[in-house]
Amino acid sequence: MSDSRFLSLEKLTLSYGKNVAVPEMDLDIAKGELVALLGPSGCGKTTTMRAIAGLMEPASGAIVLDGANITRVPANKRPVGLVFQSYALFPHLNVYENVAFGLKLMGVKGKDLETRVNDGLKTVGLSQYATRKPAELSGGQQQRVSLARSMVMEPKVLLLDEPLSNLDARLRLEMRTELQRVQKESGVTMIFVTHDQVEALAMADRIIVMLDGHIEQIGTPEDIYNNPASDFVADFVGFENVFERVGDTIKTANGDVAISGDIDDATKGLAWRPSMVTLGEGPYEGTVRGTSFAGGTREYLLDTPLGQIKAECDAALPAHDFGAVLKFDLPVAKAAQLARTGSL
Ligand SMILES: Nc1ncnc2c1ncn2[C@@H]1O[C@H](COP(=O)(O)OP(=O)(O)OP(=O)(O)O)[C@@H](O)[C@H]1O
Repeated sequence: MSDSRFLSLEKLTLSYGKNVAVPEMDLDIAKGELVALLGPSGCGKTTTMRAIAGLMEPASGAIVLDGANITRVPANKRPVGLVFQSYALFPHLNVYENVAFGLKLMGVKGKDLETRVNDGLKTVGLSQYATRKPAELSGGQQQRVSLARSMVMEPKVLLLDEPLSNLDARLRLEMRTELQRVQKESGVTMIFVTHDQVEALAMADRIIVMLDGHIEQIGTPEDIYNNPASDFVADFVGFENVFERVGDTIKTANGDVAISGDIDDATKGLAWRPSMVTLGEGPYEGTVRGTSFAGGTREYLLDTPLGQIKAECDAALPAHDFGAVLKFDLPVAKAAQLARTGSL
């Protein structure tokens, strides 16, 4: 076992009866990584997490953790923690007792128990709330109790299923930073599930983008954001103008359109974020069919000979009216060059 293969899924196939949700997944996760499993509803994120936690028996393949094959090890014997989106705290127990619960079951008691629970509460910044009941805490605080409860068990891997989805927008931002801090300070390997690309990009060391039970792309947030491998990933991370490329043309809703520029032979698609579209000059024309103000920028939806194009410009510039005809360009030099298409 090397540190880069701390947790390995080897040809892991996960099925519900005859339906294969995840076919032959291969994945290596390094020790101490904070990894996001990102993808749309139904792509297999939760199924993968449940298999790692031992809540679901794989149809075939193996799960290896820290050198040990845990594929058939029951959930309660795995050194794997699980934090759910619903915090699943015991309402009648106070914060201290909730965090102590699992440790007590394991037979930890006395001074050792006290030290571990107090350390756990300190880690998540809740020492002063030890005697409160869950109902007397905010959602973010309850989530932190849930995190502490898992952390004190000293899991080798901690799995978090949509950990922030029950929190309001402000708390979600706060908990992002908090989770990152706890993870970096503790060094625990963590995998969290999210369908929110912004959350994955903001928090993770590495993102695993899933689609239909398979891995579309693995990379750092920068990789995924700047160099999406496929049309699906590009679309998912905000490239709103995505085209298949054939030779010197792109395929558009209204037929093939010639493009020129430095394009890799292997490139199967080209994609532009709205901010990459040149607005006000260029060889194409589009009619404004929608505008939306987004603080620093204004986005335009244009009806064009290439189909609908989304372009963005500085909101300080004079706004264009509905129906106005604007020149624009899709500069090839700015485009993301996609290695695969056909998944959209
Ligand atoms: N208990 C089940 N029985 C049968 N099929 C299931 C079951 N749970 C999930 N599936 C199917 O397995 C596939 C993967 O589901 P999964 O819940 O892992 O997706 P997900 O990415 O976690 O989605 P979400 O973001 O909506 O939670 C889906 O096609 C789903 O319909």
